[in-house]
Amino acid sequence: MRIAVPNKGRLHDPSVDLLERAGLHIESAASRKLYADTVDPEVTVLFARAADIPEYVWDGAAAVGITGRDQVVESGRDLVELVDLGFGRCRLVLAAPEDGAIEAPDDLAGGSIATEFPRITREYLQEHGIDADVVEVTGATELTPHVEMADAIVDITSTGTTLRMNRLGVIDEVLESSVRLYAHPDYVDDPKVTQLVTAFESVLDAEDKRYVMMNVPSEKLDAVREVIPGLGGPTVMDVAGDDTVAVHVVVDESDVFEVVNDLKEVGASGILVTEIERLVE
Ligand SMILES: Nc1ncnc2c1ncn2[C@@H]1O[C@H](COP(=O)(O)OP(=O)(O)OP(=O)(O)O)[C@@H](O)[C@H]1O
Ligand SMILES: O=P(O)(O)OC[C@H]1O[C@H](OP(=O)(O)OP(=O)(O)O)[C@H](O)[C@@H]1O
Ligand SMILES: [Mg+2]
Repeated sequence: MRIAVPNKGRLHDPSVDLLERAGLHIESAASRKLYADTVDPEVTVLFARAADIPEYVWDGAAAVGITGRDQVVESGRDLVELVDLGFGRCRLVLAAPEDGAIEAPDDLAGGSIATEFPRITREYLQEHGIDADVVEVTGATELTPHVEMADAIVDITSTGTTLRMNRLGVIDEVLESSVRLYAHPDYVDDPKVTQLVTAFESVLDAEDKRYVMMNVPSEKLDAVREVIPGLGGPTVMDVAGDDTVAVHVVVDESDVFEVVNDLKEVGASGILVTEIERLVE
């Protein structure tokens, strides 16, 4: 099975990192290489531009691909979304110069919009019944209203810094995006694809969990059980030659501070908190 992964740009590193954490170590990937093997002999990584990945998957060159939802919607390809991988969160917005004539989408009638996302922009205009020209650019979209190339833009924003720097204000939100795992419809039920989905989900599930280990005097075990909101209850092990048990439990990261304090108070000691790489339920 081939999996298409962004070859550069901001999505490359987090995508490779996720594959690593999922246990699919990439082997012998020299930079600028188009293919790489993984520890699984049946899985090959194919590196491509984020914008081209929907096409690679649609063509069947890769069974699945990792890319932004914005790219998949723009491609018009009917790929199947399998897992939201949670990074690359951004919004595609309609924006126009602050203090300019465009204050609402309808003000664009007869005007023009510059964008790297012509298909999404045309669909947006059609849905809103606005007749405006779409000017296709391949970058630095935020500049175009200031050189009279367009009246407004449809572009990506996340922190809002680029829009602010270019004195552009958001008129409307067009689309929300994040990076997701997409499959060709024919590969959705492929056993390897299912394994990959499970592996990714296990990494994402583990991200906000911590593994807590501690020693507990046997007579305090009931009190300890009461303060841990355990995932299916704690694992309790006898410590040889001692009236102490070792207790292991998975706890939500957001509860760790409170739980550790409570555990200490009811008599646990040697409390150890560690991250979890994967959690397969
Ligand atoms: N500022 C941002 N914040 C969050 N996600 C973003 C941002 N900009 C882009 N993305 C996401 O990343 C995807 C690819 O954008 P990126 O700019 O990294 O790729 P690229 O344009 O191929 O690379 P480069 O800009 O280096 O040429 C976008 O389609 C979008 O899903
Ligand atoms: O809201 P912000 O946090 O400022 O992010 C938005 C900017 O990020 C992206 O550009 P990128 O950095 O990828 O540069 P590029 O135009 O060269 O692709 C996008 O095209 C916006 O310009
Ligand atoms: Mg970019």
